[in-house]
Amino acid sequence: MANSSIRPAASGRSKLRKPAASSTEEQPAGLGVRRTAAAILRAIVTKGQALDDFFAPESNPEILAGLEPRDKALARSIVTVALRRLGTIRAALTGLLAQGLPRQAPDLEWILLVAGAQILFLDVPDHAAVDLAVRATRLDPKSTPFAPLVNAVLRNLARGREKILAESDALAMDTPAWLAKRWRETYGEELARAIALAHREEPTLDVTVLAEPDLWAEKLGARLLPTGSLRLETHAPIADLPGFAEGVWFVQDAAAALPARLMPAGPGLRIADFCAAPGGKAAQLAATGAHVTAIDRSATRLKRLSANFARLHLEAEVLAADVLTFEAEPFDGILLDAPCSATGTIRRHPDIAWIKQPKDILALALAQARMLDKAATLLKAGGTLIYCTCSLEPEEGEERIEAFLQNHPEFRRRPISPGEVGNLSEIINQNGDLRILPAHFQGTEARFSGLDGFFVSRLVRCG
Ligand SMILES: C[S@@+](CC[C@H](N)C(=O)[O-])C[C@H]1O[C@@H](n2cnc3c(N)ncnc32)[C@H](O)[C@@H]1O
Repeated sequence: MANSSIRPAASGRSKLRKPAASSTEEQPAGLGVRRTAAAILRAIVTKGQALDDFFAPESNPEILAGLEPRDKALARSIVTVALRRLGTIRAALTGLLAQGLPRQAPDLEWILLVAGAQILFLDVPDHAAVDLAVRATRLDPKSTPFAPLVNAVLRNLARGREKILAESDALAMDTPAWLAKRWRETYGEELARAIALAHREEPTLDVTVLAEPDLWAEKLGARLLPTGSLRLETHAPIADLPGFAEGVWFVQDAAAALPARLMPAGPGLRIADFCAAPGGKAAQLAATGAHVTAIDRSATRLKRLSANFARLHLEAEVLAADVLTFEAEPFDGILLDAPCSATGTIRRHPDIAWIKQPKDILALALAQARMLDKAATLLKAGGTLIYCTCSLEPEEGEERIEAFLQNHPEFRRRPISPGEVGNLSEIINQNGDLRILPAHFQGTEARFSGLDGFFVSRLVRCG
């Protein structure tokens, strides 16, 4: 395939419209959703648009307008699995396209990838996936002449399925080369492979309950994890689950729930959450009875925080501000969940692998360093600073804290002990920081295993 043309660009967001229906041909059931999936996949991979722009509960993109919830869910499944296994599908198609992709038909690649995702990874009959791809090809004037080619290639893909799956390599094929190289260098071959394998699994739903986790584990049919989060497997809409409307729990990966638990917080203490929206960690802090100041520079994301707090019956002082220029009386504790490359969340957001670029990491690391320096000025003596990022990259984790401690002799690390994190000693590094990898917390069932990747360090201001 013409791989070189498929690079994410940092361009602005274009409004994606619904693919036009043909005036001469009635669209059969399922064709519209495949064409929509192809357009979304293309926008993510070539324009760097986020999966959440299309499928987050609060998103309402024009391209999905009018689709039944069932079709939206199918579009999401197709796009998600296509992103998760992009390299495998591309390699298989490349092997079947003797002449490569016809350059004069740029939409063809996305039609083929969408069909390939269904044939190789989804429970869609092969004949339906092939037929709908051929019809989608005929609806695009530039692709029309290639309808017989699409038919032949996809039939061969279905025939070769077992061999393709057996030869698929998560690290070499389904991970962008620059990330695979980084993870090999940072974690070694074995762990890098385990991380890439973990990215293949659709993660379960993790929730944080504000009280009575045992009771709610039973009510939700969930597992109570050693770290205190609940893990459940469900495809039901979140808002329909018991306890959601009452504000008993909120969605939060089990790893993301750890940083706030490491903060000494409670009534009478003033805690700032420096990058607070949409508010998961701030909610945990507020639930301790501490006075929480939730700061974020995104007013839109803060609206989600306020809505979450209202549902959870929690209170916080909410401020739309840039933390780099924010001033206040020193706090007893600051939690800095800094903006980062989010490479630790690829299990939940497989688009991240394809839309982030190496240069993003350097820029983010600089911003993180500035935010850490600012936090140092707003903490009382004896106060605690929790720094975390959902990144697997040492520049955004270990290296930031090493540099910070060198520049700030008034700070010392307060190492995290296994007992504070459900005795998961595998997630604590030799310095007493958390280095959580998606391959950690493996159980006997892959679908109930894994955590989002996080780095967490706990520092105390001594003077
Ligand atoms: C990783 S998210 C925070 C997630 C949040 N802590 C939670 O648990 O729900 C990072 C946040 O940092 C915010 N942010 C980025 N730069 C900022 C700045 N200079 N000042 C304040 N907020 C900032 C972003 O708007 C984003 O909401």
